[in-house]
Amino acid sequence: MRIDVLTLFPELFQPFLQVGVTRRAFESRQVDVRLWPLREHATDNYRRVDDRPYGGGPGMVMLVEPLERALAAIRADRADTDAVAGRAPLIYFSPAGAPLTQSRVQAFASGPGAILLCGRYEGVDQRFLDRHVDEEVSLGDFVLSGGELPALALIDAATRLQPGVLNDAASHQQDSFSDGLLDCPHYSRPERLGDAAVPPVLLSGNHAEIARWRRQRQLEATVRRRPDLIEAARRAGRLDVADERWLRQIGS
Ligand SMILES: NC(=O)c1ccc(NC2CCCC2)nc1
Repeated sequence: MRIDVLTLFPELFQPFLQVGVTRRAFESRQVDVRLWPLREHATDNYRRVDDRPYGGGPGMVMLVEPLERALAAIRADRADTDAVAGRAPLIYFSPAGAPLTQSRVQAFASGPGAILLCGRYEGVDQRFLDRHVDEEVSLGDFVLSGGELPALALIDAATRLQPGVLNDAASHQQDSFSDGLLDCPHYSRPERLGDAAVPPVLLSGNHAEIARWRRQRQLEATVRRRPDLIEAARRAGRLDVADERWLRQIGS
């Protein structure tokens, strides 16, 4: 998949693309991330990308014209990819967006990619948003200085789901949210840490018992912290008979 990023701070992305399990996906261009520095599309002598808001008030607003020039360049560069895989949506990150969920990530990860618009200052001129943005996405109900962190989050979450990225395909199945439940606890050496011992079942080598124990811990954690996800998993048909029996036993 190809992801184009429109940003004032491309330098924020390189360090991220060079580390971790996702690095190989970026190096091999299995996930082809292309950075587009907005400043290069500001044509006036001052290379302006922002200006003061009409109506007054603090801060600056990102200007339509440099963004439109940059977007035209990206669309032209994507023409071949989009002809095959379909037109890439333009995604804008803001608190007003739809909360990002694993199911949205899964849909995105199986698609042609996208163009990600990273806002800065007070935001982007509404006329650009009205004309060009296909989807607004939010990481949560909080304010950030820019859309780069949400863009990085979406890139990471989608890249992990690409085939071959995680050496043990099952490991992302273990990720919380990939099966709609919160994650189970994890332990490693040492076996004893004062009075905090590793749950014996994990040392038993009995893989069926271990899988059951982990699933029960996932259900308990989800009932305790996010009971709304239990109902969603039930509706999605993700809870089996053993799950439902355990939920009854713990009184949920
Ligand atoms: N909760 C979020 O996903 C989010 C996204 C962008 C942002 N700030 C950006 C939006 C336009 C200028 C800075 N703050 C928060």
